[in-house]
Amino acid sequence: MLEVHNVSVAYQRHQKVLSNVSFSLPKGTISGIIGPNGAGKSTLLNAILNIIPHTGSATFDNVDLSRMAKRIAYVAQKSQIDLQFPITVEQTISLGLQPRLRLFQRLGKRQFRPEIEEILAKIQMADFADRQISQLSGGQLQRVMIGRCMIQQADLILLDEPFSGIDARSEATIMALLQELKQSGKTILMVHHDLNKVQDYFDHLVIIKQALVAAGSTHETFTPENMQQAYGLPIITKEETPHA
Ligand SMILES: Nc1ncnc2c1ncn2[C@@H]1O[C@H](COP(=O)(O)OP(=O)(O)OP(=O)(O)O)[C@@H](O)[C@H]1O
Repeated sequence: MLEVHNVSVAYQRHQKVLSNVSFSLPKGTISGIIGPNGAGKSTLLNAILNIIPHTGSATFDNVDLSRMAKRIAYVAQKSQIDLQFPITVEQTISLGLQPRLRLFQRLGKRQFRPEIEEILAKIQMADFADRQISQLSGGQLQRVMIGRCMIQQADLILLDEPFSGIDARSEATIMALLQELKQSGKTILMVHHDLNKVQDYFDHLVIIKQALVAAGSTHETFTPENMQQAYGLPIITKEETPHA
């Protein structure tokens, strides 16, 4: 279980952008963090990852996340990825091997060749192995980032808006890859924007607006009341949509 306890963040003193957020998510699920622009979704992910100053803590199976970095994979927002850095698709995927290698063990490429090829095929990038990541479409880049998570064999995978700026077909391909990771027991948590897909994609939701609005199963939390509280708009959920 992923447990987040009382996480608060203030980028400037006395100005909390996130207040006392606590929730827990079961293992082997796909969960979404949703909330309006500026609600603190990316901030929450970054606090869980321990990459920004915060108070509170996060544990996975009762182990503090700061003590299990090798078992966590993170896919940043596209805008945070340095696309000018000269690195190929295959080299990017190989980066995911680093946490699996023992200290001082050289990255024995040949040893991992079959695994890398299997992942390249799975993410439909076998023909692009030598291409620079700066020359990929948004959807291809996200598939490569998920390939890196796959080879890392991380137990917890955190993604910040993986579908931003990509088309519906690429989104479906990526979602299928994430579903496959879930089937193999991985726990996935992502920041997500598109409310239309929430009920299709997520087992659980964390709804935030500077503080927690609700957390729990999508069925229980994706309610008009919670959406009204978070977004200030009456959002109609699928169950309410009148049938033609
Ligand atoms: N590095 C930073 N320094 C100061 N303030 C920041 C910083 N990063 C984010 N903020 C502020 O914190 C608040 C939450 O930002 P955050 O990016 O976490 O929201 P979000 O829910 O992910 O938004 P969006 O949906 O627009 O991506 C915003 O008011 C933002 O301006």
